[in-house]
Formats: sequence, structure tokens, C-alpha cells
Amino acid sequence: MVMMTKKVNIGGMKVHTYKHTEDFILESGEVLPGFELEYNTMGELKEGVKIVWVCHALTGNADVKEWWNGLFGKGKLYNEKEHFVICANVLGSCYGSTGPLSTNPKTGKPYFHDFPQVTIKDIARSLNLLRESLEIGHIDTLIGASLGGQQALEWSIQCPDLFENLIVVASNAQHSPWGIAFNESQRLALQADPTWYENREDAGQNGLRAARAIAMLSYRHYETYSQTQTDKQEEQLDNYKASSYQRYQGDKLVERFNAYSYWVLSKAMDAHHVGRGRGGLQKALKSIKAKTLIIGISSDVLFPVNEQRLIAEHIPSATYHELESLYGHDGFLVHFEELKECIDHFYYAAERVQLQVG
Ligand SMILES: CC(=O)SCCNC(=O)CCNC(=O)[C@H](O)C(C)(C)COP(=O)(O)OP(=O)(O)OC[C@H]1O[C@@H](n2cnc3c(N)ncnc32)[C@H](O)[C@@H]1OP(=O)(O)O
Ligand SMILES: N[C@@H](CCO)C(=O)O
Repeated sequence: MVMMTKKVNIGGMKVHTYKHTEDFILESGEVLPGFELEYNTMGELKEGVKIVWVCHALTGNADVKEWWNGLFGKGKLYNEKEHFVICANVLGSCYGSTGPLSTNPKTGKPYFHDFPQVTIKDIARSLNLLRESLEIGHIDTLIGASLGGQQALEWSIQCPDLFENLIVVASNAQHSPWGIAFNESQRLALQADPTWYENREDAGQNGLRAARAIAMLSYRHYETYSQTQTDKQEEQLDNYKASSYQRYQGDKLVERFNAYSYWVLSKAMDAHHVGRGRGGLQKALKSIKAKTLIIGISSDVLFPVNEQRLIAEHIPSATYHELESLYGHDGFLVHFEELKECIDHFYYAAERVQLQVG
């Protein structure tokens, strides 16, 4: 087993790097001459602990204790006493794994715009290579939301015998025309920034700012804005709260992300279709063997609940839970108590079935 620990981060997760030194042939036919995945772990990989693998969302990262702190950490649903938790920064992203700002071995310079298209299938295959390198033969729970849920679904189809439980939150089996339209609008914002075409690390920052502002409309809801961004003064003619909120959220993403990775991962999201090359979506979902919990968020306009119901309908051993929320898609980042409750219930029900069968 090769587990190279580089450091322990502020939240206490260990940070490691997996190096894949062979050519990695992508779904597009293009070849990545090797890649690295930076991944974080919590707990010890030892006998008796349950392995929980987390797949992160679009601009997320491997530090689950940071963005899912209500579910992961000391005394939480997933804790270091009972679990070994692992999450890898995805291929194409900008938090340590190989992405557009990594050096292209062919040129000795960053890939920038030459970074090849990666798909969710490629990302899942790269995660599986990391898994093999760690000699992990069985995973108790695979969990992901949004783009993370897309990876989790895809991986459970690629490796149906690997996972005991699968938990997919606010995601889909095929990215919708609506979702693609949102992503394309955001990419148009990147392209409208003249610096986007320059090969430099900070290219497209203004475009990225606008892209995030557009994205926020799909991550929140009319009600979220009404409740938090309504101005008090009737005579106001400009400088609305909602405007400054949009700008602030754009600035915040620019500080922690880059336009190239945003482009690459939004394209990966668009191309997500578990049925591709497998005789269709229903057939693909049917092949999932894990006990599955699908969670939808009632106000999610980006991954609406009908998409969640569709997934649950076609996975043989799936249950569906709908989380009541006015928050919208990003509800998966705030409703920890409700998430914990329905996940707990899911495990409890699965155990009871096991006992009855046994
Ligand atoms: C799964 C993933 O991978 S997620 C992607 C990675 N994301 C992250 O790492 C961060 C995760 N966190 C988040 O996305 C969000 O903070 C959430 C969804 C968890 C919670 O959001 P909320 O706290 O409800 O509010 P939201 O983030 O929308 O806005 C709060 C921020 O906007 C600021 N703000 C609110 N209203 C305004 C306004 N009118 N004008 C300017 N700023 C404003 C607040 O001061 C606050 O600033 P801060 O973030 O610097 O503290
Ligand atoms: N807030 C999430 C939304 C997409 O799931 C992110 O930035 O990744």
C-alpha cells in the first residue's frame, strides 16, 4: 500500500498524494501522460473500521471536515473512531490534483487551455485507481452530492460489487438541458472576459466572478434571496443588497478557484450520462447493487426532485428521501441535522433487513 502523507491540515485531515505514472486514456480518446490525485483521510485504515468514500461537488475539495463539518468529525455521524474517511480532489480541479495549471510534461508549461476534456467516467476511473493503490477491496459507504453524486453513481455502475451503501444527494444520472444551459451561460461569461484567452494563471477572473454570480441563482432559490437579501428602504434606487451579495459571492470564488478548472469541471458535468455506452440510463441504474439512498431537496431548481425520483425508481435497492427546504440546491451544505437523520434512518432500515434475512 502506498500512502504518502504530506501533511495534516488545519481541520486535522491527513493530506496525501497518489501518483499514477502510466498514460491515462480518457473517454474522449485523448491521453493524460499520468496524473496525481491529492486526497485527504480521516481516521485509520485498519480492521474493524468502516470505509466511507466521499466525492466532492463542483468547486469543493477533499477537506470534507471543512465543508461537511456537520457530518464529519469527532462525535459526528462519520467519525475517526468508527470510520476511515477518504475524499480526493478530482482530476481537473485546482486543489492539488492534476488540472489545467499543472505542468504538461510535453511542453514543460502549464496545460492552460490544452487540458483535455475529462468526463465523470474518467474521474470515477481515476478514483478507482487510487482505491486499488490503497488495496481497498470493499467500501462501506460511497457518498456524494451534486457533481459528487454524479461521480458516486457512475463509480457504483463501474464497480457494482465494491460498495455496500450508496448515498446520492441532489444529483442526477444524466445532466439536464437546463443544467447544461446554466453551465454554458457561465462559460459564456468566461469567454466574454478578454483575459480568458491568455495563457496565465489568473486568466478569466472577471468572467469567473460573473459565472459564479449566475451559478448562485441555480444554487439558491427565490425564497432564499427574499429572506436574506431584501432591502428595507422603499426609496432605494440602486446598490441593492442582492446586487452586493452576487458580487461578493463572485469575489469569494475568484479567491479560491480558477477559470480553467471551472471550465473543465462544468464540461465534465454537462457530459455526465450514466447510460452512455451501456444501453441507456435505466439499464445502467439497474446494475447498481449497493443499498442506495437518494436524497432530493424540495426547492432545488438545478437538480430538481423529479431527477432524484427517477434515479431511485431504477436502482433495484433504492429508497428516496425528500428534504424539505427553502434553501435550494446548496441545502446539502447547510441542513446537517436533517441529512444526518435520514442517513441514520437509512442505515437502521438496512440493518433490520439484514437481520431479517440473516
Ligand atoms: C460540496 C462542496 O464542495 S461546496 C463547494 C465548496 N464550498 C465551500 O467550500 C464553502 C461551502 N460553503 C458555502 O457554500 C456556503 O457558505 C454555505 C452554502 C454553506 C452557507 O451559505 P450561507 O452562510 O447561508 O450564506 P452564503 O454563503 O450564501 O453567504 C454568506 C456570506 O455572504 C456575505 N453576504 C451576505 N449578504 C451579503 C450582501 N448583501 N452583500 C455582501 N455580502 C453578503 C456574508 O457576509 C457571508 O460572508 P462570508 O462567507 O465571508 O462569511
Ligand atoms: N456550492 C456547490 C454547488 C455545486 O454543487 C459548489 O460550489 O460546488
